[in-house]
Amino acid sequence: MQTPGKTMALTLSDVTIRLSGRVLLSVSATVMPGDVLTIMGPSGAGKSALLAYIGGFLDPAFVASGAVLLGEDDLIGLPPQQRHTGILFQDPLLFPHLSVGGNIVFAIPEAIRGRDVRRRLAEEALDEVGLGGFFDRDPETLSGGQKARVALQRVLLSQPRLLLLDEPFSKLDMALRQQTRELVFAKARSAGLPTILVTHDRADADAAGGAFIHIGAETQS
Ligand SMILES: Nc1ncnc2c1ncn2[C@@H]1O[C@H](COP(=O)(O)OP(=O)(O)OP(=O)(O)O)[C@@H](O)[C@H]1O
Repeated sequence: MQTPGKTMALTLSDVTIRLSGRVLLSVSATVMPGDVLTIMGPSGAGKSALLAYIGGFLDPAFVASGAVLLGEDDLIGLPPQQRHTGILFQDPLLFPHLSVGGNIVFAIPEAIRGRDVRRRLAEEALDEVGLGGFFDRDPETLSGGQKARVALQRVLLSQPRLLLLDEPFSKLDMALRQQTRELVFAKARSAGLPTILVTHDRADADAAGGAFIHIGAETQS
């Protein structure tokens, strides 16, 4: 499965996030297509807020500035749905009122028409991650690792241009964690998606194999 269209680098240019007048973080970095930038830092350092700024869903309690360039386009100023950001959270957040397959079909862009075509794409995506035959299952009956794989395929089929990962492996046990992160990074690489990973686990950063930023919570303005 490939993301159509040209893949582009993601550049954070002087991205600064403040809360109650205090600078939480200030970051500049470039992530090449298919590379993973890992961000670590203490709890409360603003890591999730940074991803929310990039994705366009930052709580108004924060004040943020700086450019987020995909290629040469600044995403800031675009509404979230036009940023084409794929996001995976700690909790896979599958819709409980839809089947496993329905969760994936839901994310396929409307431009891809035809009920059968959409269903086939979802079935292929499930097959690809060892969940062939799971289309009609209730998401609540899946294990954590299975939910994580459904969430990943759902995000990839939404045709994102970048991936934001907010501790998506932290609830998985060690073996599943390794397996799932290898899958996510391999997918990001093959789709050429610039990816930002927020994690507390140095092993995640090592597995990601890309650049690494440690942000602190000490900076004052
Ligand atoms: N809606 C909000 N209004 C006010 N303060 C908030 C809001 N959301 C988060 N905060 C505060 O902003 C700071 C940064 O939060 P954020 O969730 O980005 O940190 P984090 O680095 O992702 O932490 P963790 O590693 O614990 O997930 C924290 O001090 C948090 O309490």
